[in-house]
Amino acid sequence: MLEVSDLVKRFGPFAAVDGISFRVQRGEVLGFLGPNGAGKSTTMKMITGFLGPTAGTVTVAGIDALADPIAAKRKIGYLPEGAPAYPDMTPAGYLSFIADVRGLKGAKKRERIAEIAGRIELERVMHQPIDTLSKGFKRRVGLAQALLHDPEILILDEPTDGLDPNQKHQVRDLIAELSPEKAIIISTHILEEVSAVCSRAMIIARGKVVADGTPDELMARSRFRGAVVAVIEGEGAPDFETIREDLLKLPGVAAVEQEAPGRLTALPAEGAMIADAVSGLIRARGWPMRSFHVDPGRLDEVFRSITSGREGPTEKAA
Ligand SMILES: Nc1ncnc2c1ncn2[C@@H]1O[C@H](COP(=O)(O)OP(=O)(O)OP(=O)(O)O)[C@@H](O)[C@H]1O
Repeated sequence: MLEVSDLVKRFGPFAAVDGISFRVQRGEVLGFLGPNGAGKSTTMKMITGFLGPTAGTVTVAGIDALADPIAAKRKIGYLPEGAPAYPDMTPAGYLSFIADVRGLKGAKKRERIAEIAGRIELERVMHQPIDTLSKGFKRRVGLAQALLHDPEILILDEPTDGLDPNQKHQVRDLIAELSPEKAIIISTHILEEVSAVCSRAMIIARGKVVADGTPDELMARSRFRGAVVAVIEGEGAPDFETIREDLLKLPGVAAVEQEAPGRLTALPAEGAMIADAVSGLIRARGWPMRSFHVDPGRLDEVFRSITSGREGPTEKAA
């Protein structure tokens, strides 16, 4: 549905996007993750034809977007960063203008605007100047214009930025609802959003793709994947050093860390399954255990280690 090949954008000598390639199929929701300034928005602007690339190609539903940008833009709905332009317009006027640009007319135009305004819950602000709307409503007006022509491809730059928790949830539900029929790219700084809505996540750093996989595949790169997190506290609880020494004797336990008083994390050596051995030891010793769970991996830690170049195998701690 969407293919990007060797995309490059230089601003003077600086490469903001430095050879990015990927494909997105119908039904996929691809999350762009990356630190500030990684090149996410610049990539989105090039895909949507708002910025010309220095090199590379963008193919949108079989159309070469650089050779035929107008045909490509018909296939795409784009929510840029920040607020919609035309602050003096009302959402009703703005959506009407966008509908005209998109070639929607008459009853079809009215129906489509009403449908989208209802779906995104814009009705009560339709006649208030955009400039006077809250950040969340401005964002929703932007989302409405991106969806108006029911595009096959959606490019949403931080779609939940500025929304309150209920609105964030609503937009995530909307993305999930739209996803079977569309190819969707969202950029986000909210890592839980990736697990909540993305079928695939790509981490971008310094203009390059540094990781690409399902959220679960990325979490599997975490040093906490398969770790046992247990809270041992109360009468009869030994001190951390005693627990640590005992747990380190178990086969497959690579390290034991204390995240908070009483809360310890036993990390597995690569590929080791340690949950049964750890729970067995805790029971055998009779230590008072308040909680116990196996960690699925932590996306925030993977993100930090990949983007700071500190990723490495779990080592046996001294
Ligand atoms: N028009 C421009 N002229 C010069 N440099 C630019 C221009 N636009 C973007 N940049 C630079 O390119 C880099 C990538 O910016 P971009 O906005 O794509 O990052 P981002 O990953 O979207 O960041 P954020 O998460 O903060 O939105 C940044 O260093 C930015 O300062």
